[in-house]
Amino acid sequence: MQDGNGLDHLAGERAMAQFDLQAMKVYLAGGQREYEISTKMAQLVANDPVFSKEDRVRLARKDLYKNSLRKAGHAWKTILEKGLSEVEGLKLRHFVDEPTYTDLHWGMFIPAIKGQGTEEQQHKWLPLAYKMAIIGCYAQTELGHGSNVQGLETTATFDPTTDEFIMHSPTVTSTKWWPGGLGKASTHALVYARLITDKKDHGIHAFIAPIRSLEDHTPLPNVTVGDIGVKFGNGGYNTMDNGFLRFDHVRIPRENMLMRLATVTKDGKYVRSNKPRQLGYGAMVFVRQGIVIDASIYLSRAVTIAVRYSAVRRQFGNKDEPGELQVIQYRTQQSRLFPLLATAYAYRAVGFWMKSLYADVMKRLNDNDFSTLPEVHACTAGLKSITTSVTADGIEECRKLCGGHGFLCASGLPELYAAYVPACTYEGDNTILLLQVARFLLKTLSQVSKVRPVGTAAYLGNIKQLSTQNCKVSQGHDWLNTSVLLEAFEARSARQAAAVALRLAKGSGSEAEFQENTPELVESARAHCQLILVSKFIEQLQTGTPEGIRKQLEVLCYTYAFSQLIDNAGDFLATGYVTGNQIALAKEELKHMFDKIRPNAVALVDAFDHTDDYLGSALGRYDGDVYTHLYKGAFKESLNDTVVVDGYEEYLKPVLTQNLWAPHSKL
Ligand SMILES: CCCCCCCCCCCCCCCCCCCC(=O)SCCNC(=O)CCNC(=O)[C@H](O)C(C)(C)COP(=O)(O)OP(=O)(O)OC[C@H]1O[C@@H](n2cnc3c(N)ncnc32)[C@H](O)[C@@H]1OP(=O)(O)O
Ligand SMILES: Cc1cc2nc3c(=O)[nH]c(=O)nc-3n(C[C@H](O)[C@H](O)[C@H](O)COP(=O)(O)OP(=O)(O)OC[C@H]3O[C@@H](n4cnc5c(N)ncnc54)[C@H](O)[C@@H]3O)c2cc1C
Repeated sequence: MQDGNGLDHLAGERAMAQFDLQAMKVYLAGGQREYEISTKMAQLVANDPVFSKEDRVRLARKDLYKNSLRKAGHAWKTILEKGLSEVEGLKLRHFVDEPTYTDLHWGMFIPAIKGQGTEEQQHKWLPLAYKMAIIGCYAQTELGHGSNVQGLETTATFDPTTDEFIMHSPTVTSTKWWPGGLGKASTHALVYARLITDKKDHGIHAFIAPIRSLEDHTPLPNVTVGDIGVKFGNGGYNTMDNGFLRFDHVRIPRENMLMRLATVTKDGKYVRSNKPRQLGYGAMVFVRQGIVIDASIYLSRAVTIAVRYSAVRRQFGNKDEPGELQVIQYRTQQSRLFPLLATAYAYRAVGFWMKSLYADVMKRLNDNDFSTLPEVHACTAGLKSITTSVTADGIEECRKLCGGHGFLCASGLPELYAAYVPACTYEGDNTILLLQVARFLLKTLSQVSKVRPVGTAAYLGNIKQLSTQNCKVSQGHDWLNTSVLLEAFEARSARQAAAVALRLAKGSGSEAEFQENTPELVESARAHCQLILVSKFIEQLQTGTPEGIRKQLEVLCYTYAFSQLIDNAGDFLATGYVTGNQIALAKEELKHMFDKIRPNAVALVDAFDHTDDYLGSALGRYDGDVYTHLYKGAFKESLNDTVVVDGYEEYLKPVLTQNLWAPHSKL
């Protein structure tokens, strides 16, 4: 992967690496097989001109969307023609690298049918969905309500005389608003609506509603549907047709209500199953767990660009060394960049763990064991929240780390940010999700004397010890002990949770008091999630990491933990567990970690194995030939299509030649 001159501007950096790069690539891919599939799919996409990302930020919305339809169709054709497996298909979609309607079809419509449909319903709908003879979306959010799912207004009223539901949008605020794929592509929507039988409101249930003709794709009678409009940034999420939808007394068969959790009989009787109704939120849990790995991928892209560019870019110098210094040599650059590099590694490790957590809960649910559901919900909600917030901010930080050139679309960073930042909102607003974690912590603490907490909340079982013993670090290297670090994160989280729980327990238990304490509740939820992230990174590291990469991973793990400790020093200090001096010692240790990362930095981002095609960045090119490609890139700008700009005759020439304003000018 070298430039036209055959030069690798980063060769010197790569020569410094002190770990087994290939082993790291395999580790980050999740195994040898995954690595091979990933490499194959990356090449397949990069070599296919239909998947080109060139010019995406310059296209008008209509062209952008049409091109995205073309790519999605071509991806599906490729999958079928080449007989790709599910894992290969998912990887192919990953490298095509743009949000599109198929994400919601495969990522939410199908999982929701699997989770909430009876066997009979699965037999009816899944074969159609698997061969994409129908295209589905997930229509939950409305104009008036998103977070508050119980507040949705769309109604599904049962009519026993015809054995049908009447789907209706009674108010403007009941209009479905935001569902991806709904705007222009979907033929069916999984609609969340209030179920009404015999004038009784049974709350929110899921229904499959046909919305477009399978003959000519026109909206069905009394269905009003379309795209909600242009979104933030160029390219970005604008390849997706987020849509609106209204029903005017649209009739659908009774069997179109997903009936695994509750049934409506032919004569209109409502029967609940004995399964928890939260299973109705299963598709959200599924997507949230996948978002953690995604966060690692997005952050690692931004970090790859910023690290490579920081190694190429030179500014100033000092009298001890000839020439200018690479900006990656500056401590301030390192202290902003290396923690993000470590975070991308941390999220990868935690993402692998999340997959196993999700697999475990699915197995239990199949055996009617619902005991771990609250913990899994808290974990997926909390980690989705933290990782997306940090990643979105991290991409923006990487843009700033690239100085002026980071602001150009040619850096790849503006579009990356625009595509990623809605992850802080979709699949649950990040504050709302942290409040869910806080509620879980309060409940766990309230029962701690009777029920021993398990899993990620197990440490709360040691609340007494964690509340009384303080940190014993007296020298910098005392911090280089994972048990010491873990205990610090546990004590801080336990103390923060206990403090707010105690305050609430002393009060009247009113909702107003709960609201008053929500900032502290959110902070305690964040502390709990940071503990999970640190502890799972350590755990992953200690379970079978190959020798050739273990040292580097340890350095990254300490870097991650120390930077979390320092960034949240206020919280750690306020709990009284650590002293200011202990924080200062951790700061020194962090600098030592930066020294260890520095010679490996470029190789550590190479290990993510992002191809130039996937990165789409002149600054993050593998060969580091930044300036040639920034310069060449300027000639692709449409303003440069003509040497003399369109508009010269009408608007520039009069200014230059007629001196229109000069007589009145005071200058
Ligand atoms: C070419 C082909 C190639 C193939 C391509 C394949 C591509 C596949 C890629 C897949 C990627 C998918 C990408 C998708 C992109 C995402 C798009 C975005 C989609 C959306 O945004 S969908 C809409 C999401 N909406 C939300 O998240 C709303 C947020 N609100 C909520 O989650 C809940 O309403 C809330 C806030 C939790 C409700 O709180 P509350 O009022 O308390 O609610 P309840 O009374 O209903 O619940 C009380 C009780 O239940 C517990 N609870 C809540 N949620 C859950 C849950 N999810 N699981 C388990 N338990 C839950 C809650 O804690 C309470 O418990 P108690 O013990 O306290 O009673
Ligand atoms: C790109 C994108 C794609 C999407 N795709 C889909 C989709 O496919 N299907 C679908 O159904 N939906 C989709 N959505 C909708 C998305 O799920 C919701 O926007 C999201 O759940 C947030 O809900 P909201 O918009 O109602 O925010 P709100 O709840 O109105 O939030 C506004 C502000 O109020 C705060 N807030 C609200 N309630 C509280 C409270 N109780 N306590 C403290 N603070 C509070 C929030 O933190 C936030 O700061 C998508 C959204 C986006 C941006």
